[in-house]
Amino acid sequence: MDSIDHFEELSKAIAKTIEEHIARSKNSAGWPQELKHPVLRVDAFLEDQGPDHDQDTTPSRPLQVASSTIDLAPIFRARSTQRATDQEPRGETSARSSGDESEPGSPRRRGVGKLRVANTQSFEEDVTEHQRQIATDTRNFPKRRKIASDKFVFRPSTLDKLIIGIWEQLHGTLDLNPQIISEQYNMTLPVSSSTPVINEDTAVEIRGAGPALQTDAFHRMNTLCRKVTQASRVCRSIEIVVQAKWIELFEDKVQTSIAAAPHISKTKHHKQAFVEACQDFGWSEKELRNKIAIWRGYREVKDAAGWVALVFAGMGIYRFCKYRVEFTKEAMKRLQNLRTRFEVAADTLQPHWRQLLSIIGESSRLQYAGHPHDWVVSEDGAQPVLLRSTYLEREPFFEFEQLEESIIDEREWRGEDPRWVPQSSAVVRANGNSTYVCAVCDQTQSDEPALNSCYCFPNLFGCVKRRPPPVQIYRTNKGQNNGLLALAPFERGAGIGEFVGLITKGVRHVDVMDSATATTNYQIWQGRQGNFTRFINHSCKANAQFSQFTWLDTQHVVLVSKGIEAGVEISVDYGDRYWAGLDKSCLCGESCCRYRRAHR
Ligand SMILES: C[S@@+](CC[C@H](N)C(=O)[O-])C[C@H]1O[C@@H](n2cnc3c(N)ncnc32)[C@H](O)[C@@H]1O
Repeated sequence: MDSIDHFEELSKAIAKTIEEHIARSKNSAGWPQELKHPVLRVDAFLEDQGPDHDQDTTPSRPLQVASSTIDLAPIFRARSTQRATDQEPRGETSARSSGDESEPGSPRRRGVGKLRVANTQSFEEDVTEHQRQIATDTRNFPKRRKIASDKFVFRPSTLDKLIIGIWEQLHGTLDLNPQIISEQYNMTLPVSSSTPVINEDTAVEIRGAGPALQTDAFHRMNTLCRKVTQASRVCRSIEIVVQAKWIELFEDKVQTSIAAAPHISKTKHHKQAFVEACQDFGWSEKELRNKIAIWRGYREVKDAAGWVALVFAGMGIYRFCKYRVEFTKEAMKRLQNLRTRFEVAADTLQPHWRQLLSIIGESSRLQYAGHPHDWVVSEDGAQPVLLRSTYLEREPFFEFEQLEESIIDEREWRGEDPRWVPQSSAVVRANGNSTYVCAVCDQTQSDEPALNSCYCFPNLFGCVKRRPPPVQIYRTNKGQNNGLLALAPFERGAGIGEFVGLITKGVRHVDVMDSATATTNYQIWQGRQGNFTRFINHSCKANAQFSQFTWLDTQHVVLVSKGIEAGVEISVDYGDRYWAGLDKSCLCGESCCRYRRAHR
């Protein structure tokens, strides 16, 4: 408590003295005037210089004793107004001064964060210090909102629904490992084959029992329910696969008998095989005919999008095949183009899935190993390629390690995490009486499910096990090399993922994320390590943004959707600071593009 008070007192005293000094001093002419919101950051450290500071000894770790950010904007503004009044002939407005975005005579536009609309002047400025530095959006997160029903709303077709359903199953938590079925069998029958896991008597007993026993029963039931659900999903996948395979064998059989007896009509051969099947199934002809109509659909989907589509289609495929409204050439072409993309996701996220195919004698060998984002796919169905290979031409030694969480650059931060943002409640917490409070929703944050009440980004923070979101790295056709595709829709305000990489500082002239707490500037560099957020391109009409979010007193940068449809590229606005003075032209292709070279 004491040390925090001292820290704050000293910080305040230093800030006050410096502020007074700058206000008094007339000598700020050499300071850069192009800063949009100048602040002076002062950090004070206490350290041991040792008896002989010339000697090459390892210094002891410095202790930070004060930190303050002094807002220079009012002083700069006052001085530039003064200068403008001194220099401008009477009658001209100061709105023309450098850095002002408004047209002469128009009201001043108040920019917010990096999303300020730049005029060509500010784009041309050479601020090489900041080139290629992406910043977070300082505005609030995009808010979830309902779409007004009287307006035109995009309604997914049954094909869209089928495809989205497959992507969601692929990225979902259901494990399609056939072993689950045998595990389930062992689990329900160990005591005696007639004893159910929970019978009515036990349930009554448990209701009267203490909380510990009840919790145990609840936990067991959760596990049982999960396993049964998974087992039945596995069975459903096997069912569809087997039915599609049956159609293949049925048609083979008809062809073989036609070849053996060509003098008999094709219809007759067909009928013979059909009747034989009815006998084996024990079904009426009508029953089998109705079923075959749907099974044929499964087989056509399999021919286009592969077995993978059947395994992960879930319930949606039944509807798709029953009504057959979208069994068009275009639809089948679309499915064909998705085949290898589905396989990349399935092999990397659910590597057991091919074992299901052994039941119909298909190969169960995986084709795509590693992390789902180690692969770059194409929208035109071309063979996926390894991520590394897409950079070798420009960077022969390119390597990229997929990270779950950011790592701290020890050389720069010596064991500190610059993202630490102690709240005032941290003081009380030190006494063991307080909790972490979310700055956005004001609710308690905790990794313990029972204690957590903050659901700002429920898929990213808390007790959840993060899973790769439904996105793929793909080859763009606009000349930006790779980009990121949304496979399923992301509603406005949803967190897609965290921008993770190496937490460092001092990186210049390469793409890097600039971020800062109230006291410390830091950078997140994804040059060699990171996650899928590394592959997000800029668009002047972005459908996502990077925002800061604090979880358990540590700042994170989160990719937040502004409302993204399935199948579109995910983009963010890198901002003026990134593009200023950069010898590159924006290829976003939007009519509102602000950084196209032809504009200059
Ligand atoms: C963070 S990376 C994005 C992924 C990148 N396209 C790749 O293949 O690695 C940023 C780089 O992508 C390219 N880029 C992104 N958006 C762009 C745009 N709108 N126009 C031109 N190049 C862009 C630039 O080369 C930029 O340095």
